[in-house]
Amino acid sequence: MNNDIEKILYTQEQVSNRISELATTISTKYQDEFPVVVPVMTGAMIFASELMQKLDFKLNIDYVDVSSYEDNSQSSGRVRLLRDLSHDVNGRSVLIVEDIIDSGHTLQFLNNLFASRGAKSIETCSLLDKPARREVDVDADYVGFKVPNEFIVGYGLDYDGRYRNMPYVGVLKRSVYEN
Ligand SMILES: O=P(O)(O)OC[C@H]1O[C@H](OP(=O)(O)OP(=O)(O)O)[C@H](O)[C@@H]1O
Ligand SMILES: Nc1nc2[nH]cnc2c(=O)[nH]1
Repeated sequence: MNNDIEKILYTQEQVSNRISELATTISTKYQDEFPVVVPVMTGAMIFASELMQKLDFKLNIDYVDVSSYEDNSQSSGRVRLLRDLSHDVNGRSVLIVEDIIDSGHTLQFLNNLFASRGAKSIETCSLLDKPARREVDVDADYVGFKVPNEFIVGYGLDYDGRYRNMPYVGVLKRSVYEN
C-alpha cells in the first residue's frame, strides 16, 4: 500500500465486483434508449472505462471536462466547463458517469446544462457518494459505495494530480494535505 494512504476502503476486487453489479442494473434500464454516456474527466476516467465495457446496450461515448476545485481539497461551488460534449443531446438520454458526488455542485451544473439542451432523460452513475458534504439537493441514480467524510483517492480520484492510478479506493493521510 502507498505510504500516503491511511487505510484502504475498497480493494480492486471489491470495486470491480461492484462495477459489474452497477453495469447489470443499468443495462436492464437502458436496453432501448441508445444513450450518450458522459464520463466527467478526469476523475471518472478509470471507473468509466471499466463500467462502459460492462454495459450491454447500444450507446455513444462522449465526455466533458469540468473543474470546481480551486485549492485541491475544498469545493469552491463554482464549476467551469473546460471541455464540452461533441454530441447533441437534444432528445437523447444522457448517463453521466462520475467518480464522486461531494458538494453536488458539479452534478447540479451538468444536470442543468444537459436539461437546457433538451436531453430526454438525465441520470448519473457515481462510483462514490459522500452525502455528508452535500450543499445542493442532487443525488446519483446509481452509486457504487457511500464513503465517509474523509479525503478519498485512488481509482481515478486525485490529490494535486496524484494517486489517480492506485487500483483501490483509500483515505489520504491528513499529513499529506494539512500544514
Ligand atoms: O460534488 P462536487 O463537490 O462538485 O465534487 C465532485 C467533483 O469533484 C471532482 O472533480 P475535480 O473538479 O476535482 O476534477 P477532477 O475530476 O479532474 O479530479 C470529482 O471528480 C467530481 O467531478
Ligand atoms: N480526490 C478527491 N476528490 C474529491 N472531490 C470531491 N471529494 C473528493 C474526495 O474525497 N477526493
